[in-house]
Amino acid sequence: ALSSTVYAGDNSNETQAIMFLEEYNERAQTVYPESIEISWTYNTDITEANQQAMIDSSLEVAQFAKDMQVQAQQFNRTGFSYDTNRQLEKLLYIGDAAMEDPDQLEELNTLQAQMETRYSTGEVCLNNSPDQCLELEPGLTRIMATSRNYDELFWAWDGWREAVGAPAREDYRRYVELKNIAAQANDQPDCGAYWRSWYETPDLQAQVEQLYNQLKPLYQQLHAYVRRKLYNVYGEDFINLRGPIPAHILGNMWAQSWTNLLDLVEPYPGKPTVDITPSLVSKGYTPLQMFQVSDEFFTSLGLIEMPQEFWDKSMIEKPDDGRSVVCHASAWDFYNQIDFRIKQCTDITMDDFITVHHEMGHVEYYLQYKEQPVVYRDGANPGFHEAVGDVLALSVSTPQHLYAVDLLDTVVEDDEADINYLMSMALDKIAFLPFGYLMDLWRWGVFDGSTPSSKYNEDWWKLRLEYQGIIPPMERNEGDFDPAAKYHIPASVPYIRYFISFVIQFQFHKSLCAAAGQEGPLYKCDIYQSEEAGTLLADMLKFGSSRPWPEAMEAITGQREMSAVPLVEYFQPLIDWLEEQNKNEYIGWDGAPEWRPAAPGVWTGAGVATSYSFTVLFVLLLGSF
Ligand SMILES: CC(=O)N[C@@H](CC(=O)O)C(=O)NC[C@H](CC1(C(=O)N[C@@H](Cc2ccc(O)cc2)C(=O)O)CCCC1)C(=O)O
Ligand SMILES: [Zn+2]
Repeated sequence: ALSSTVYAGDNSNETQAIMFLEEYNERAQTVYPESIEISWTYNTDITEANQQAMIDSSLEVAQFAKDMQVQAQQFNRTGFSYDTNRQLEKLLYIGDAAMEDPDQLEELNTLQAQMETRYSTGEVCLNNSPDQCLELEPGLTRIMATSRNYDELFWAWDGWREAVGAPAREDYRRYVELKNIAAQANDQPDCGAYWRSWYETPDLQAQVEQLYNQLKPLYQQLHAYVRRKLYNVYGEDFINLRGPIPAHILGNMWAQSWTNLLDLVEPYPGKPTVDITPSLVSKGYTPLQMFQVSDEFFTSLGLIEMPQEFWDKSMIEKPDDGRSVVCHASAWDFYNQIDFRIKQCTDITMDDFITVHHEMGHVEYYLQYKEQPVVYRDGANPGFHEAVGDVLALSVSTPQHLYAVDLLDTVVEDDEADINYLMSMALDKIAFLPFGYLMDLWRWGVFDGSTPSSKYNEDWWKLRLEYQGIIPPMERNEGDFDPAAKYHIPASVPYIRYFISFVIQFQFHKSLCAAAGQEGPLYKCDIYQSEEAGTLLADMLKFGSSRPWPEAMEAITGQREMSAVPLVEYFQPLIDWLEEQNKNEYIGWDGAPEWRPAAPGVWTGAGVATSYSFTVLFVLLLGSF
């Protein structure tokens, strides 16, 4: 472990340091690919054996990282060049691998694998009949997206939390202890501090809080408008027009994206839809075609195409051979400059079409920085990695673009259609902001001890109320553990990167649109086929993590800070429209602090099952007279 001061050996010979770094770079490109392949096998075929193989392999990689850390520590870096210094520094801080006690590391890896397996194999069964069970994808996701039945939605929402939330509580408590031990071995006070250290930004928490406060008014306007529309559907027993919205009726298992409510909230109904799901289905799109259309957008900018190995080895559909897989989409860099893959249980929906671009954005970043030393094959900061695909998706999503690539049959360009489009984008991008912010607010509190395990669920719902203005449909308690119902908690994937991405992607979009010579309003910009935009983006992606992220930000936008201004500029027409629509609405959700939604009814399954049981009952009653 590192001593409390920055450990420095006495070898000031930079030539030796450079030779050591070159040796590391060679060996890492054998050690990591082998281990990642084993992790890929577990993710695409969840079995006890594959899970154990992954745990064993991560222990071997940890030993390699620790050996390299010891060698890096021998150097006195003070006189070295910026680059040698930065590369050595990347080898000193090695995450869980820094743990002193190998048994604790094995315990931690086992806990993380078990929590991920529980989540990925979780299912909810109807009337406890084992042949009527739904997994998260696609079954429960489709219900959350399409049902307008308050009780059915509660059945899915509560069932999922019962299946994968509460059971994870004890594992999670121990995981937190071990993650903090690992953080301390990296010279950090707790795991949240270690995760934040990746941004090399001392006031990161203050910066994200300031960004959130600048964007809160936009969210409150959207919240008030959507609440009114949901009131018209579910009525006063379940919606209070001055209070929070029940968490399970927003079209998404975590209320983090409200795009599936578009049919309920569309400002000007009757305009051609901007949702291409129907046309993807009617045109018989396959997952492969969705991936090919996305790849074509990237190459139209002059970016690097997906290599043959990508098409040969990716998993783009949920297997139908009975294998259990981790369906949560992901992109993979095998750190051998050859293998890059996506694993996605692709559904034929617009949501998944956008996700394809998101994942392919990760792979494009991998491809652009694959010539960098392994220690630099990372995003300028994690938020940059999350933003790449989403930036391109901002162009792809425009009705004009979707019409141009024959994914929309008709497009109408007038003010009302524009407001409809901005609403559909706001239901994704603005609705997400408080969730993207609170996920790690909760975790930072858990890691620094301000949220003890006795208050895990209480503090979670306090943040969900304060930032998202949502309330659980039924009273929750510490017998529940609702945070674990969201993938990134049991899978130990940090989340502030997404909040940051949702802000900076609009900064990038604005700069790429300018480079593409697009003049009109930001929300209409489509950088398709602009090599100028592609070059501006690619030149930044090539940096990897070789320079601090403000330099990468400057390379694209000409300035060094994160800023919410381009996001607000993009949505300005909708903000004006919402303020007009909401002029008699109560803005915010603190107007009825005692109010609670009425209890949901018991859901016994599809409509047929319900009427069937009533019919039987009715006949029996008749017979008894
Ligand atoms: C080996 C490995 O782990 N690789 C990393 C990539 C890397 O680090 O190199 C990786 O693939 N992570 C998976 C994760 C998947 C998704 C996700 O989890 N998204 C968030 C938030 C969000 C929501 C809407 C949106 O438009 C954008 C983001 C959520 O769904 O809550 C699921 C769908 C989209 C992205 C991802 O791609 O970020
Ligand atoms: Zn991502």
